[in-house]
Amino acid sequence: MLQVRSKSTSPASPEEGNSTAPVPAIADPVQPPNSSGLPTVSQSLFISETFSSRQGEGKLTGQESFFIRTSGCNLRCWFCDTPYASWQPTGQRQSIESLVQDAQAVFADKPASHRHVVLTGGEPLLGAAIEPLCHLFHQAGFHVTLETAGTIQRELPCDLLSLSPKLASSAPDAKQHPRWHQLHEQRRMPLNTMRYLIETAKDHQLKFVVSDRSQFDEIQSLVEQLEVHPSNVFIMPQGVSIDDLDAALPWLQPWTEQVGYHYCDRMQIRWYGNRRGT
Ligand SMILES: C[S@@+](CC[C@H](N)C(=O)[O-])C[C@H]1O[C@@H](n2cnc3c(N)ncnc32)[C@H](O)[C@@H]1O
Ligand SMILES: Nc1nc2[nH]cc(C(=O)O)c2c(=O)[nH]1
Ligand code: SF4
Ligand SMILES: [Mg+2]
Repeated sequence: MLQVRSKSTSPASPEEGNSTAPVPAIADPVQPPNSSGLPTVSQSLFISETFSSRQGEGKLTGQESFFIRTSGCNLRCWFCDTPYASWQPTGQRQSIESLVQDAQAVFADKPASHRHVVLTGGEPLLGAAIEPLCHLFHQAGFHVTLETAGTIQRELPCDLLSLSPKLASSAPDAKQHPRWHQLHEQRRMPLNTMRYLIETAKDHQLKFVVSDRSQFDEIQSLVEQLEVHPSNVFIMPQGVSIDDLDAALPWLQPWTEQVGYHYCDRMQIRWYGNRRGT
């Protein structure tokens, strides 16, 4: 049986934090033997925030869910709406067991079919402990949605892979952030990793962040290369305010529907505004 360390405040590993290092599997420190004689393996993640909200994006829009936002990202999109989990990753380490307990407490008086958890970030696939966390949620009967840019291969049970591949124009400015510009380009599109994640998940959706018509061809080419059916493709306007969403609607929605994709209005912004913890 998996033995986990209780809540800890040790700092993030370099891979989860602000480092420019490549992204190897993260070695978890092994604790001294306990009374059973077996070593207790520490399984924790660097967590930015957890909160209850309604899913605002994609095919499960409206679904009451418990959100877990890991901190740290291997990309640095110029538009990232959660810089506190990417550009300046903040938070604390939390054991995977306590994360499951927190989610169970939220749904304590609800039927099993209501237990939805959304794992997001930052990049939730960065820390190795995401794998046992997904297994624990799976064993506890939760529906797991994984919000990811899809650049890191992991073995995990996932009910909905919500894959948001990062287009060429999402890289940070080359003059202001030369190192991150280069890393973003190197890391953003490992097609075989994305194919593997899609194949091993129960269900999937592609979510593209669009700020300009010039991205249309790139999106269609990617959908073909990943062999994803148009009904599983969601187009989101880049933006963090209702004004941004309203401005995109007239030019972006008609194209989306003409090519058979879904338009995704980022409902959490309309419901709650661009606020943390929503
Ligand atoms: C903050 S990301 C975290 C998960 C993962 N790193 C990713 O990018 O998919 C969560 C979702 O928000 C989207 N997103 C981030 N900033 C955005 C913005 N300014 N406008 C629209 N969508 C955005 C991402 O593309 C992704 O679908
Ligand atoms: N309500 C709500 N829905 C979401 N769907 C994906 C989110 C994310 O940040 O990954 C998100 C989020 O931050 N809030
Ligand atoms: S990949 Fe996701 S979390 Fe990372 S910078 Fe881009 S939008 Fe933000
Ligand atoms: Mg969000």
